[in-house]
Amino acid sequence: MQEVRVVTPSKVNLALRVGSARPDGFHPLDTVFEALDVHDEVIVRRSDSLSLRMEGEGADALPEDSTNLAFRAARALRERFGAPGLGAEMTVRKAIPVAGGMAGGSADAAGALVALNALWGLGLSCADLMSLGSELGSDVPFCIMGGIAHGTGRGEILAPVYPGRGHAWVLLTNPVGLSTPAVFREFDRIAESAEGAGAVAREAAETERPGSVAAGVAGPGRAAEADVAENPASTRELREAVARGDLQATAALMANDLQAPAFSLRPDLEDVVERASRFGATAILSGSGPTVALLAFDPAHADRLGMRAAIEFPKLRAVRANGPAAGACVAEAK
Ligand SMILES: C[C@@](CO)(OP(=O)(O)O)[C@H](O)COP(=O)(O)OP(=O)(O)OC[C@H]1O[C@@H](n2ccc(N)nc2=O)[C@H](O)[C@@H]1O
Ligand SMILES: Nc1ncnc2c1ncn2[C@@H]1O[C@H](COP(=O)(O)OP(=O)(O)O)[C@@H](O)[C@H]1O
Repeated sequence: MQEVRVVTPSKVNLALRVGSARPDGFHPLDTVFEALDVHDEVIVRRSDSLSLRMEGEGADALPEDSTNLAFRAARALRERFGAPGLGAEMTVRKAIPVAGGMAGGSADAAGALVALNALWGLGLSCADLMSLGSELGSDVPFCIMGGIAHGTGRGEILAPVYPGRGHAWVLLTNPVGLSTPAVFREFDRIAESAEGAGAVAREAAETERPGSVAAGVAGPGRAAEADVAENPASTRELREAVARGDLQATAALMANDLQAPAFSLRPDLEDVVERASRFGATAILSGSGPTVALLAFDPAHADRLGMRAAIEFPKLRAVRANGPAAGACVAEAK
């Protein structure tokens, strides 16, 4: 085989529930991923050494050296399962927005693993590739798996959810990206200050000091509300709605615990979600943002949402997408 082309999907999180940081700094998740047909392509050709070229949407801003996730994936695959002399000329054609909360880098790493497994004739299973992928990034295994999946752990432990029906999205992509680690750090900061407020409120309630600031925070249920959940909230009901193909219930159960920290860093995103909700859209931040995803109930609804969004948000791009899409897979081999 001389050349392999792989198509690799982006994702949204239908729900993203986050617990408190683990000792390793990662956050336990209960999430429902959905793969979308806004995809990158990874093309690999036989060569004596490893090289990478980035093309397409946002490629100028991305490195072509060993810091690129696709390059790191190639090296990891060669070190773990290949021979030292194996090489490839890799090209990544980007369509997934960079730093958009749509797993662009993870998709490229997934695409590189699948493409090089074929080019180098390694014969690895999807499970092998997903396990190696989880060392590169929490979203990489899902980009290999595709479809809709329940993600736990830091997002790398996956169980498929078999959807009752497919559907469309309108994605509002943003010209200014948002850093995933920065959003998780803001999540921690908000959680810590809520925890602090809860502790002060409890102390004040115990010592009965009416009129203090803390007493103002306390009240029925308030202190408990301020406590930060160690474990993420469950997405069970949402998964059941997805499996039934009940889009109305799915829309009602969508939730993203990274929305508040993302809005805190980027108030413009809260404005987008609020305004979209006002014109009747079910709007949710995709992962850590800044892309905002509008769920469509049928193709005509997607058309209406797209037209309305184009008028309402002239600075954003409204991109039509369909889900669930397949995971990273070989589209062409020669
Ligand atoms: C938030 C999510 C939701 O699907 O997606 P994006 O918005 O980035 O697309 C993912 O959890 C992102 O996954 P991914 O982008 O692969 O993250 P990783 O490379 O594993 O981690 C990047 C950084 O994000 C934070 N991180 C990531 C995952 C997790 N469960 N807890 C974390 O705290 C850590 O600070 C980590 O250093
Ligand atoms: N192949 C790649 N494609 C996109 N981003 C990459 C890639 N390799 C490394 N990165 C880095 O990963 C960061 C996160 O980008 P991306 O994965 O697109 O977003 P997100 O984590 O929000 O889904 C970028 O800022 C970029 O510097």
